[in-house]
Amino acid sequence: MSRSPMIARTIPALHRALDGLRLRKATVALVPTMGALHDGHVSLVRLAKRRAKKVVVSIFVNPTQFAPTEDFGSYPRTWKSDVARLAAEDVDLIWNPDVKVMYPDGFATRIVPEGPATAGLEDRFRPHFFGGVATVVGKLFTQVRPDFAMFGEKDYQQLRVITQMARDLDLGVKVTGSRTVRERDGLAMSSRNVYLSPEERQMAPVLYRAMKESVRRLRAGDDTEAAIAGGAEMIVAAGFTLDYFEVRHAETLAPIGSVNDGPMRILVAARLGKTRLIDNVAV
Ligand SMILES: Nc1ncnc2c1ncn2[C@@H]1O[C@H](COP(=O)(O)OP(=O)(O)OP(=O)(O)O)[C@@H](O)[C@H]1O
Ligand SMILES: CC(C)(CO)[C@@H](O)C(=O)[O-]
Ligand code: BAL
Repeated sequence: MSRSPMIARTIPALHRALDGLRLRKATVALVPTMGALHDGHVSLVRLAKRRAKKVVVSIFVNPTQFAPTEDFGSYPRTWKSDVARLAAEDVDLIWNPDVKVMYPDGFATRIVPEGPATAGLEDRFRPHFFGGVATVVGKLFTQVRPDFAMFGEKDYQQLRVITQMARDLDLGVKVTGSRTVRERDGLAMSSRNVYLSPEERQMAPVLYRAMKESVRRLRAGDDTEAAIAGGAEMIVAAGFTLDYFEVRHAETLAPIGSVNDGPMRILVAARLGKTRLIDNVAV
């Protein structure tokens, strides 16, 4: 039987709730989210439940990772159904600070990730993004002090950047990636998919199809540049504006020329109307 999760909205309430959860040294897993929960988030919660005794989900739409021109104001907020989904999954605690709790007046610190994992890809189109993500995830880790934290491979570069940050700053948390959950037609689930019109929704799975086609050609021994250019062309031909379609080393995210140089990952970001979608696959 599921029961309602505890909900904390202030730091003292969070610490009181965590003290209760940690009785008898129970392990804790954190699933950071911005809410508008879908089956991708639920898969992270289920993984967290397998790894740790207690599961905390944070719901916080983080203003510092949005540029002023981006969708912070219109980002979907579905609090009631989020709580119902987390209750059905038997989550122990929801951490739901508001902006003033996370960034009190006078807040003046930023964690800025560097190195090859941050270079290019998302950083080229959203230069504010990883600083905002690292700052809030660093705070979430020190607020909750989890043993484990679960992140989706859908945001693959984010996963690499956070893994690096947790290691560099000795945050004592095991960062764990989880595979991308997709709709039946291959579209990666994302809270922003609700922005797509019915026509755009029909076109959106081309991102996945194009990456799979490039993977097929790379595996067949085609030239890397040609295989990647072929995938990119499919996306442009479908009417998207392409931000990037690139192959990188799957662990370091450094540029990589051939399947013989290490594990590869194809990563894509593209815009359709007012919606920006990202996705990636292993080669
Ligand atoms: N389809 C998915 N499969 C697995 N994990 C996912 C999926 N979509 C999101 N996640 C993960 O859920 C966590 C919270 O992500 P977030 O709340 O931003 O949702 P989102 O769907 O990625 O939203 P957005 O559309 O804003 O990118 C992140 O670790 C993210 O990678
Ligand atoms: C990790 C995260 C919760 C930080 O705000 C966000 O970037 C997300 O939902 O992927
Ligand atoms: N899912 C990553 C959060 C963002 O794009 O803002």
